[in-house]
Amino acid sequence: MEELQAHIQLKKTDAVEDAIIVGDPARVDQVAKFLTEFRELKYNREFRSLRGTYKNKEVLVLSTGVGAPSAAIAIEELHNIGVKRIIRVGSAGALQLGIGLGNPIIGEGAVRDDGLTKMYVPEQYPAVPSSTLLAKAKEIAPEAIYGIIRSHDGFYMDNNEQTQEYWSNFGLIGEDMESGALFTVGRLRGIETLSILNNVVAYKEDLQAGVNDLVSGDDKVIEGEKRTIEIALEVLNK
Ligand SMILES: O=P(O)(O)O[C@H]1O[C@H](CO)[C@@H](O)[C@H]1O
Ligand SMILES: O=c1cc[nH]c(=O)[nH]1
Repeated sequence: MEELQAHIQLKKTDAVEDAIIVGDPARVDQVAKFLTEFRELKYNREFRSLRGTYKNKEVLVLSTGVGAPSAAIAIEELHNIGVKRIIRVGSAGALQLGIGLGNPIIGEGAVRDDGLTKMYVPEQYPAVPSSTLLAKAKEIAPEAIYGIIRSHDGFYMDNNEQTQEYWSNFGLIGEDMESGALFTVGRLRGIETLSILNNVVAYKEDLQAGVNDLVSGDDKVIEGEKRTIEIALEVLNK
């Protein structure tokens, strides 16, 4: 019998070339709303998967939980079963004033402010998405905010405000916790990657309140989530 990947519990025959990863297992349902003929695959730990069709193209959807370590596990195991392109549809906090709630933030590169990717490759190695997928996103979503993002490990740090201001001053546009790992591990494994993030926290606003807006269904944030899903699916179809 074909071997199952230890965490995502999927095998080669479950895979298609294109995958969307999300942090929250509940977001898998939001992606499914755009798909036809979808079927649930597995739900093990934070890794919930389904496979469905968007405009005649099959796509695998998988949640990865919070943070770089579980995202990297998912990326490695997707690679093992033959996935070639991975787009993250996540949430983020803005690092510049004027980026509204629900605005899509698309990373042109990520500051690797996480612990895990340093164990893969030295810090000087850049975390960059696929230039091909990025160019497609720019055609499909010219309204999105493009720039460098920061991926970090610590949601509740005492010095969050200072750290955000520090990176904001270098022109970074937003932050999440998994894009750096996706770009780095994806590049090392020969996978094309992209990260499309929904802004849930305006710059200088309360971090917890913003994430709660996503959970409780704030209109702008929910519309932003839909738009990020749509952009990802269109990029994979283009
Ligand atoms: O909404 P997701 O995709 O989980 O992304 C963001 O939300 C989580 C923190 O609340 C982190 O995983 C961060 O990267
Ligand atoms: O501000 C935020 C919001 C979501 N995720 C983050 O990492 N930061």
